[in-house]
Amino acid sequence: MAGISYEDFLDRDYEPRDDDLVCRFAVRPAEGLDPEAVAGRVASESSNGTWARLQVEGSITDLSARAFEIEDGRVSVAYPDTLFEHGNMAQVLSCITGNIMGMKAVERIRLLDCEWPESLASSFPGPQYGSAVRAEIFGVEDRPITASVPKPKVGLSTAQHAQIGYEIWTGGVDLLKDDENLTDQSFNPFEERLTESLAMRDRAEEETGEPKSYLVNVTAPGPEMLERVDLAAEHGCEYVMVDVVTAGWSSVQQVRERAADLGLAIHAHRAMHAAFDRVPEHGVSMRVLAQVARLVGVDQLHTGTAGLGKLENEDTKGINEWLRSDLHGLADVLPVASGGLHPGLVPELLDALGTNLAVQVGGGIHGHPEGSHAGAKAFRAAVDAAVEGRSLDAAAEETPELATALETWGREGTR
Ligand SMILES: O=C(COP(=O)(O)O)[C@H](O)[C@H](O)COP(=O)(O)O
Ligand SMILES: [Mg+2]
Repeated sequence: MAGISYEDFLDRDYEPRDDDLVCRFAVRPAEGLDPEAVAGRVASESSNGTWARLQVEGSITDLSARAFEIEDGRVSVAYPDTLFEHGNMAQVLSCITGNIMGMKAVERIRLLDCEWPESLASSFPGPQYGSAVRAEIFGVEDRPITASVPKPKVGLSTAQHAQIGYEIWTGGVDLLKDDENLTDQSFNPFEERLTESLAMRDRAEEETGEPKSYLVNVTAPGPEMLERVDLAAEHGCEYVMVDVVTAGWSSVQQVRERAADLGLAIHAHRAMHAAFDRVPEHGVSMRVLAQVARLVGVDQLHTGTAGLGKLENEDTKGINEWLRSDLHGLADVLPVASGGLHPGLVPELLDALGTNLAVQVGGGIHGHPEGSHAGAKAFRAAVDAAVEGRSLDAAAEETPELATALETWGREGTR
């Protein structure tokens, strides 16, 4: 029998192995506890320890995590590969973002960042297309793809929704997108919305000669969600949209598997992420959520507006750079800037985030005084001008709808 307690999870001299998952935490110990003791408890509870000293036959330390750097409220923990079930994101997160988030020994704890080893990362599929959706679906290389979500976000009838699609597509927008809380409600049922929107998409494609696409929100309990994915493919979608946080990562993994068979891209809306990442000292950073989303294989993901829009954002630029960085050969993810954007913000947005991006505008199109079609024209003119390095004022002279949008909202950020 050997005793094992949290001191056994602390090893300042430990050097992580190539296949360890290294997690960086910000930790504020509860009153009266010293940082070393708390670091050991974090490593213990998130791997194979508990509050009591365990009496175990033989050695179980092969599965133990080790806290190896403890400095200025930061703790680094290395997790051995054998702790994890490869390819099972729920299991991985139950370790590294599980009970430790609620331990009394910590007043606050936030998972800031992870370094994913090849062994674990390559047990996940990663994105099927990633930013290649721009070229593959829209034949676009040199500008952001553009999207719009009808507003009000729920309540429009199916016919109204499809009509708005027609107006924004013919106004120059690439993608019509469902909102996060529109799924299969009585006022706008899923299958009718799908068929009517796609009929309008075909019409808009014919009239404009440009590829257009529709992001239908398939979020639902598991089997129903897969049926909706199948329906989207049958009816000729290029994409599906999933509310990845509220649906849960195992569901996203199921969708990814099915989407691969059907050749569908996945658009990830992140509704509820702020419950984990908004309070800066606690929870799970958006950076880590973005890492998880990339591993399980979404192709595009909302990452914010670099602070220009209506919602709080954590380090949009840094997260977008991570989404494009090398990850053991997995494809990248196309970031989606969205939330309180309007045409006047587009140049600053693209300056901050570049053009390998999707830009989504809801209220900043549908709130245009002349309606959605005019709003879409204004938005597209702003994007084209910013990409070509022309001023919005010059573009507004050619596109009066843009002049009206600038008069309406100016160039100020929203809240
Ligand atoms: O409906 C919208 C934006 O609408 P609008 O363009 O009218 O503001 C999206 O749900 C938010 O972008 C989500 O936030 P985030 O993108 O930060 O996840
Ligand atoms: Mg929304």
